[in-house]
Amino acid sequence: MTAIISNGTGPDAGHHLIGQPRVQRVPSPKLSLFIRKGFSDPGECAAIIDRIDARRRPSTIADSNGDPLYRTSETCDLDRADPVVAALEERIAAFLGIDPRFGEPLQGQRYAVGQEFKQHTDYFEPKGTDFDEHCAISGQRTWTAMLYLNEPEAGGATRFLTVGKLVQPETGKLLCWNNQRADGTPNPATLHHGMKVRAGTKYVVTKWFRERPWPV
Ligand SMILES: O=C(O)CCC(=O)C(=O)O
Ligand SMILES: [Fe+2]
Repeated sequence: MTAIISNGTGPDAGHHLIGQPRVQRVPSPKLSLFIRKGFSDPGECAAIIDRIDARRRPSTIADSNGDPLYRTSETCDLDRADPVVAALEERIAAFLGIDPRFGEPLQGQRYAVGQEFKQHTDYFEPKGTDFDEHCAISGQRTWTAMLYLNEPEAGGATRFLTVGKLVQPETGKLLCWNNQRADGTPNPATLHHGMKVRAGTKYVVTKWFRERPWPV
């Protein structure tokens, strides 16, 4: 199929992804959610984990609801000047058929035992107090790509509450979903929960795409 290089929105959203080998679509009329096992090999995952461990800081959230335990993980902004990071970013964008210019920098997350990211959506709440601050330049978030870098010994699944889908962490497994509906409005059915790690440590990277280019 021909490559559709765009910001990933509009009537063709997801078409490029569906044409890729080994992509599974989670059946739901409410949500465009895709899984690609083995997107990254264990060596690439381990190299990214090393970088997260070197530069992690407490995670933050937009539109805080006042719950200090809402997102208890640690975050790391990965450096695009690092060729390992740049290669992974480019491969994710190509896989989705989205021009890399629309991507936020790749972000790593690390969850120790008991840490989680409670149920939330990745788009910015249009009526939220932080909307303008986050969306003035690059617009709303469109697609999320999330890559599991390892398998914690217990817990740490990602649960999509509206469609009742539980995705288990697996080294190299990529999860992608469209945060928007076909008409461009945010899709509340993308509500998800990064569940508590019960044993071991969980590492993921997240790549968010925007409606307009991200400033470099
Ligand atoms: O760690 C997870 O399973 C989910 C992470 C997540 O939803 C996020 O970083 O926005
Ligand atoms: Fe999320």
